[in-house]
Amino acid sequence: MIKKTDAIYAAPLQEMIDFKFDERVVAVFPDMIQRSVPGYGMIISNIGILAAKYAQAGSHCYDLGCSLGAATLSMRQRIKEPECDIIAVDNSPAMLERGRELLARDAAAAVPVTMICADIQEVPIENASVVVLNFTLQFIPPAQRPELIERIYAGLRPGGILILSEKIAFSEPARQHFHQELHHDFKRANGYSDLEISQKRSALENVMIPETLACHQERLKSAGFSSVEVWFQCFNFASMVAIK
Ligand SMILES: Nc1ncnc2c1ncn2[C@@H]1O[C@H](C[S@+](CC[C@H]([NH3+])C(=O)[O-])CC(=O)[O-])[C@@H](O)[C@H]1O
Ligand SMILES: O=C(O)C(=O)Cc1ccccc1
Repeated sequence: MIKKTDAIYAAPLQEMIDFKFDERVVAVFPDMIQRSVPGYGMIISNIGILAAKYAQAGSHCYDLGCSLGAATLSMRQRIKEPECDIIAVDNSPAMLERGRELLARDAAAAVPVTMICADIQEVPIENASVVVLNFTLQFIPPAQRPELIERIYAGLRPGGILILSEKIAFSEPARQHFHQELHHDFKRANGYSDLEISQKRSALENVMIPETLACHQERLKSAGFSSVEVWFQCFNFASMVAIK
């Protein structure tokens, strides 16, 4: 398959429709996420490194909101513990269908993967050593986030980790402006026009709700996680590791 460039928001739109992970997004997703999220490739590689360190023998590793399975493939390549498997979940049928093709194409590894088309809020989390929420929590309505984080905590073994990557917000307007402008400069440098940037921003407004780092850290701590470490940040994108 030819690599398709994201031009979804390139032409002026008559009406703004909320952003959706449909066939059009799936077809350009690797290009879209790479050009939109600073450090995405580095985050994916390091999810494999973290999973290799924290995966426990005989446990499950979860990739919640797996999209095309980039984090799953990275973990599958690195995990060396015996009797581990990966459960990858996404509720977009189009994403999962393409994700399954990519998974089948990837060289077979010792770690089995099950891809499930389901809402991550309804999937049981049990006997887990590694749980990944790589830019997924931001799409869950804020009021429902504490329950999901608490369920993940309950399903983790002691010493297990949650890797949480998110677009973040800043409570001080000047800092919000600073990081948002730099993110837009990053997108412009990757070939997006001002129109594409602003149309996508409007489409995401009701769907993707970033919170501050402090808000994430407090929620993780109140769920019971013993430590929360920010291991990556570039502009308004960050990734944390929370250890049970
Ligand atoms: N309630 C839900 N249940 C299941 N899936 C959901 C839900 N809500 C959203 N999704 C799914 O979460 C994914 C978010 S993308 C993750 C990138 C990936 N992790 C990556 O490492 O490449 C992030 C982004 O595009 O900014 C989409 O595939 C949605 O269908
Ligand atoms: O594109 C953006 O502005 C983002 O904030 C990141 C993103 C990347 C891919 C899908 C949805 C949001």
